[in-house]
Amino acid sequence: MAASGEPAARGVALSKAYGSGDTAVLALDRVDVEIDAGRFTAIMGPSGSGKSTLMHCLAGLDKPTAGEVWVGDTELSRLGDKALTRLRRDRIGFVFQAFNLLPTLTAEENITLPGDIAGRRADGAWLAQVVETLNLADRLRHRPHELSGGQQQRVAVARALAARPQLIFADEPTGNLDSRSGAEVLDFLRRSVDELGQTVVMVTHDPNAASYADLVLFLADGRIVDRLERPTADAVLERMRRFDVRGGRQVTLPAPED
Ligand SMILES: Nc1ncnc2c1ncn2[C@@H]1O[C@H](COP(=O)(O)OP(=O)(O)OP(=O)(O)O)[C@@H](O)[C@H]1O
Repeated sequence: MAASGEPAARGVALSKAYGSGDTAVLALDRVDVEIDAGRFTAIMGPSGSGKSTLMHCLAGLDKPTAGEVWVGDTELSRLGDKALTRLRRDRIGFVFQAFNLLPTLTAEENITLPGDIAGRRADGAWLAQVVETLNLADRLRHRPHELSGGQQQRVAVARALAARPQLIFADEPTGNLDSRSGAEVLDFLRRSVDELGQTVVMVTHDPNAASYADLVLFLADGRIVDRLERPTADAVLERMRRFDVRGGRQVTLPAPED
């Protein structure tokens, strides 16, 4: 885990261009960002603002066109493919909108599968703590189809936590869930930060989901245009109203009078 004070991840002057010439899209435009260790950071912004691109670059799933990505004290562009794969496997956990569980395996087998594939010895005490925190103890022998959507996503969160990664990236983790199950998963992500000391970065469209975070970063047109500490859903909504995107151009609206 990163030493206190050192960011868990960092982007320095990150740019990402797709295509070239007239059709080129600048998905990220010289973004500087620090992800604090032991905190829950949400990334919000209009569709196409660069949220997924930023997350994928920070997680080493995509390469920036310019700039640097640091995970702890490792700069990713200096790593070869093998080392990058190993870093993703050992130091980063992922939770996606689709739970991506294997249907023929039990919840427990799904949770331990990445470690088994990597030939890693499971840390039994840690796993027990993760399972307890996520309230999955009585569901471990169930297969995914015997679990609710919220329970399946909690299994996916447990799988991401199992290797005790330095960072967890969650891309719209509640996108497929009803509001009650969504709240449950967000509550557990929050607890993984508070009780297990994890670092979580979550992309979301939902102001209520963002309110579980310690910090919200707002993206528009490939730039970080605002940040909000200790967000409430209302405050997030109010900030989002200020950023409206028309025809790819960001229009900053005046704050509402009230
Ligand atoms: N593989 C790609 N090839 C070309 N353009 C891309 C590619 N991936 C993303 N883009 C473009 O980059 C910009 C940022 O996309 P990105 O997916 O990061 O936005 P987002 O904020 O995550 O959007 P959403 O909320 O809709 O998922 C968009 O204009 C998108 O069309």
